[in-house]
Amino acid sequence: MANLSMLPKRLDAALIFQVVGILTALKLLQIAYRIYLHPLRKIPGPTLAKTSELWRTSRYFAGNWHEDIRQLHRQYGGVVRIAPNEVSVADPDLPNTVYGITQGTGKTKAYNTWQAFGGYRWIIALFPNFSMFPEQDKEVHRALRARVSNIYTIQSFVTMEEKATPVYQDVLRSLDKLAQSGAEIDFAAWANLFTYDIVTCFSIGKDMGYVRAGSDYNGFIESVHLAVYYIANLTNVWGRSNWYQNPIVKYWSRWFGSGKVADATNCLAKLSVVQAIEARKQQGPNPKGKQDMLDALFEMKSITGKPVSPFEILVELGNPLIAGGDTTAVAIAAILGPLMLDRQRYQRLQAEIDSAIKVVRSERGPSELLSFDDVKGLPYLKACITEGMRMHPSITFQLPRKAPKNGIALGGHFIPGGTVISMSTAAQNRLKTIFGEDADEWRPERWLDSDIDTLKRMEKGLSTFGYGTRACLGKNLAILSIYKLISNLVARYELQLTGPRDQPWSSRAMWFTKIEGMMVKFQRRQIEKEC
Ligand code: HEM
Repeated sequence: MANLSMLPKRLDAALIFQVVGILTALKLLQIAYRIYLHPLRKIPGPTLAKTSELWRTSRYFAGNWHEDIRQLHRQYGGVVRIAPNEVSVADPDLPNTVYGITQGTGKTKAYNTWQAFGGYRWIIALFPNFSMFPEQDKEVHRALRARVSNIYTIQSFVTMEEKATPVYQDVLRSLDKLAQSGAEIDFAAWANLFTYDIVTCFSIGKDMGYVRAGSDYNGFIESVHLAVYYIANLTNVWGRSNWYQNPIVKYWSRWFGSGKVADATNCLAKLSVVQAIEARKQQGPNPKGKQDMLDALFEMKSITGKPVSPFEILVELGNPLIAGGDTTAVAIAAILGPLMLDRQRYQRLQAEIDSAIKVVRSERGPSELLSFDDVKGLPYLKACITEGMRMHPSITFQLPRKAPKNGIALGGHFIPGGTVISMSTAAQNRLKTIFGEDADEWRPERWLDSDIDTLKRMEKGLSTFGYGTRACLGKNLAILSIYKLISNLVARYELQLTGPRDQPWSSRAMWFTKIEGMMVKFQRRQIEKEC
């Protein structure tokens, strides 16, 4: 044991002052360098953002990034310095220049926050795993994406659609009850119950009964929200998600708190996903073919050439289960919200869906549920869906890429190689240079009445699902679920917002930008009762 008498009796105050003084001087020098000498010094942006990552991190934690980033671009223009080595860009050419296939830009280390153990190499070396979303090696990513791409096609999801029928039946039963009782619900929260039932159905073959229960009864959805909140907000902090995913925090959370944070670090356990994989392995190949993503994932090959392990399947299932639920729920609320505020457009959509119902009934007889195939070609439905997601895209935190070695010219600025370039879909989707002078207005007709060149520009510029090789892999599942739910709801019910009309709901950015407090009443439509 150390001899305590050997420790200094008192700390030398002068030495402490000297050390603190030197560290402060170095920090001030670094700040001065970042403001006056850094290669990005001429790029406009808030002064604090130029000095430290902490500025952006604090804005992320504050939960208003979707508004902050739009305001920053309004104030400073298309290229804004949001951190010492990062510029946010809102520019119609981004799909070619930064997110394009051939540009040599790639995802940055910031994505490691989504990796086990914050992606630190020495830890990953001990526990190797490949996860598509944060992967920065282009070849590895290409191989990871290629081996599952056949599972994510629209045809593949249409084949699995039947499996989700019980969820839609639960939806109609529970909303009919609400319509009868005249009770109001927080629709955005309800949409979350629906989408989590859908993603569990498509991925592991059974819904979790959230819609039936009318609540997040096992706390899984809350766990995902907590996990995403910490993981995404710690993106640019030294140590990344390890600040939250570590045994001390888990211990503290269980002993001194509700244990919710500890649960969130291991949220998939609440769905018994490991057990589902094990049970399916025991059953062997499904004689009916691939009925859900889990069936299909067993046919996947490991990129190392070894047989695919249950752990790899678990990682792959994390994509729909973590990336699919909230993003799709936010989209559903963002599409229906403005429609509920505009009776004329709501009725126009109803009329379009009613004519589809007539065709369906003449071909198939009375049928409770419209399928994706029944409604996928409806132009006004498509316009309302695209416009809702344009105005309020689900993911609004920055999507960072590393500038190519030789740098890149963007919006009149030269961005040196190695700089982090990022965009927020929240700012990009409101660009007047893409969507016209009324870009801040919700106007579904822009997708129907624009000339061909404008339409092409808007379709190319729309960033809701990201761009290029790293664009959303699950878009087809999201689209199928959204078309089907929106059309069936609008056909069957009059949805009415019951909150104050000037501020009917709020939103909170936590990577995906959650909509909150959208209070809605349901009323069965007469036309449906007659059929
Ligand atoms: C409306 C719903 C959705 C929206 C708006 C959305 C949006 C996005 C965006 C913007 C990206 C690009 C992120 C980046 O560049 O870092 C992305 C990637 C991704 N999304 Fe989605 N997403 C949605 C639903 C889904 C669903 C349902 C799934 C799974 C079934 C999914 C799985 C993924 C995956 C795996 C990636 C990473 C792709 C890669 O790196 O190659 N998403 N999503």
